[in-house]
Amino acid sequence: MTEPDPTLRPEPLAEDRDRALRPQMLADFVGQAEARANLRVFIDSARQRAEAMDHTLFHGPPGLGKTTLAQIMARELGVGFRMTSGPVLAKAGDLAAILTNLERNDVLFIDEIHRLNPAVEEVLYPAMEDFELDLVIGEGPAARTVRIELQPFTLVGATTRLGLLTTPLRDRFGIPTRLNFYETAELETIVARNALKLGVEVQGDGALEIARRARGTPRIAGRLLRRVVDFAVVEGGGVVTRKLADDALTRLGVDALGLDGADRRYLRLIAENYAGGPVGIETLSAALSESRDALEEVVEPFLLQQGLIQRTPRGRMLGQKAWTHLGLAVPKAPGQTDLFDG
Ligand SMILES: Nc1ncnc2c1ncn2[C@@H]1O[C@H](COP(=O)(O)OP(=O)(O)OP(=O)(O)O)[C@@H](O)[C@H]1O
Ligand SMILES: [Mg+2]
Repeated sequence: MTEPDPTLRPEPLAEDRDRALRPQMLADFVGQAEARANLRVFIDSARQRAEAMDHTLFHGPPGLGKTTLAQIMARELGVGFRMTSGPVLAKAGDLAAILTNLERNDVLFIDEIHRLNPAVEEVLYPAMEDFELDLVIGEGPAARTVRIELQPFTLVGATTRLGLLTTPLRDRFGIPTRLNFYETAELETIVARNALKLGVEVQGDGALEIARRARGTPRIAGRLLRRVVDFAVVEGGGVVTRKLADDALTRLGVDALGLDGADRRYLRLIAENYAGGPVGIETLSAALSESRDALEEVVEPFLLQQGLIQRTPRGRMLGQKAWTHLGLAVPKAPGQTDLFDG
């Protein structure tokens, strides 16, 4: 099986080319209207009271703007920004070192917060609640606990897997915020702005064509735009038109719904090998040689949102739209007979 083209996946790339396209202030951030309106109020209130903003949790599929919003919060609040991630914080002491170095009202961003080690998470509870740190000094009978006062700070957590967060941690976030897939019109605006930043000309419905095929995800919109620009430069006189975008995306294996080869393999497997399901996630993971996490975090959310698949207690099932999209006949429900069948 060939590896999926990383351009088409929503995970960040190692070299993080996303950075150049990141909106800097809340006013530049397109979409997520509800989250944006609420954040505006909470940020302004914290600023006016000169207090740390309440702890905020962003959750939702990859590439929708969690890291971007965390950075925007710090910038809008006019405070420092420290960034780390769940898997990086191996020991309680790692987190303690970061916490004791925070300045008043700083934003501490913990990415992949569902992957915190339990011992580290324990340290976080009193820190979040009372801005205090309980440190154990020494070992054995000589060990004692020292309480250290911390500066007030805002913890911003991000996760693609809300369900994996422990309840005590979840409960300590005053502002839980879900990010949703973007509307095509919002992505069109994002593509048009990114084209300006990249200094390329887009004509007619060029931006719309890219937006439509970006799986509701700004990160993918940014990647597709870069690839389309490559084709425009070499074959289109540097101008992105709808036709050029369509041709380029088709050549990249991105279909009319924005699905790539990996998505179509997933759907076709359920259709052809399991008669449309239900089929368990572990079975799919083994058959596709993709990790269960990757399927659940990256592949499935958009397919679910589009109604291409359904999650049932007995496993995944194809939605009607998927059969049509694959160009296959929708099978009859078991027991259902067609009166007009000979
Ligand atoms: N609302 C938006 N407007 C414009 N660009 C956006 C928006 N949201 C995200 N982007 C762009 O999409 C890319 C990915 O965003 P970001 O890194 O914030 O996603 P994420 O939710 O943190 O993803 P992950 O779960 O993989 O960490 C960035 O290049 C960012 O500039
Ligand atoms: Mg991120």
